[in-house]
Amino acid sequence: MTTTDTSSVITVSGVQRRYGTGSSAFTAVRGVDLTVRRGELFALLGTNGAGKTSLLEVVEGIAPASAGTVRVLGEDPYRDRHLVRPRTGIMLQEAGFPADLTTEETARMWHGTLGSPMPVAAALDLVDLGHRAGVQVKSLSGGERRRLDLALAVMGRPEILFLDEPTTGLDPQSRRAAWELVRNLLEAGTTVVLTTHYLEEAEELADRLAIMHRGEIVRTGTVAEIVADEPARIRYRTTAGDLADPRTLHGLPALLTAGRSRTGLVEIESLDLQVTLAALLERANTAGEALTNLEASHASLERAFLAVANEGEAAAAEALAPANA
Ligand SMILES: Nc1ncnc2c1ncn2[C@@H]1O[C@H](COP(=O)(O)OP(=O)(O)OP(=O)(O)O)[C@@H](O)[C@H]1O
Repeated sequence: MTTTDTSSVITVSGVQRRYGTGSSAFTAVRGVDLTVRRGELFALLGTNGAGKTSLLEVVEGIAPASAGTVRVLGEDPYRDRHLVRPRTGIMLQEAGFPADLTTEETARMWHGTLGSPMPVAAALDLVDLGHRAGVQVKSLSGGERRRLDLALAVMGRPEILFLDEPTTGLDPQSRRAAWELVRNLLEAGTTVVLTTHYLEEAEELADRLAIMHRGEIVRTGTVAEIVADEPARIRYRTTAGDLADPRTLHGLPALLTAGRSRTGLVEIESLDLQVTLAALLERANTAGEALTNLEASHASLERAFLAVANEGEAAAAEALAPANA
């Protein structure tokens, strides 16, 4: 072990990943720093093409970094793959099993490559595939194949488990069963690194997370920390009176923005939901105005995520503006 911080099992510093060379070169990961602590679930979120898989492959030791350093359990996961790989479990987006083998044969073949694996039947039972043991992999449904991937990733009792979009294609019940399995692994001390497009999944499971956009990490922290930077929202309709006109709302305390859609839905962004909502309701009561379809919500991870994507679009539009002018 070369690491001095025993609570960190993964450290990533200044990592870049470039594809191609010369004029066709493309930098998919642009100087990422992150730390994953022992026993936590760290989720990596991001827009399509943000660079999550490109970064994860470097951390998993499947590909070298073009620049920067990665340490997993104190070792370089690419150069010292033989040391790191037996201590990790990896569930890729595409596993690529031999299609003619049965579920059990596939699991047995994988079992033979591992140091101290759990029994094959136990691994298949963990993902509720015991009853599909004799079925050829090519006959499994997409969701069943994902579950087989998961069984193989956990079979070696890894210290660190990498899950790249593990629940894509799973029905809601299987997704919840996969979450339960992940929670049990966390309780047993496993560290988990997860990429997902399901924000609910990250909200359910993640101790900390990072949001990537165009090769960079643009937000990082707990769900509460990331969401704290986003405003709360109040929406309502009203037929008459000054509360239908956003210009009259600007005196409300902690108000950030107010607007009205074409269909008459008034939307307010607030820095303090309780304070703004109390003042709004007081004004409505005093004026005898009814607010219908009233909705008030704190910021969600989804809104923080969309804000990241929108910031990216705004920056891209700005970059294009002089050329279009
Ligand atoms: N082998 C490759 N050669 C060239 N470009 C690549 C290669 N693999 C990925 N890319 C590009 O790198 C960028 C990041 O891709 P990556 O698959 O890491 O993103 P992602 O965040 O995992 O995306 P998604 O959420 O859509 O799975 C994309 O623009 C992609 O087109």
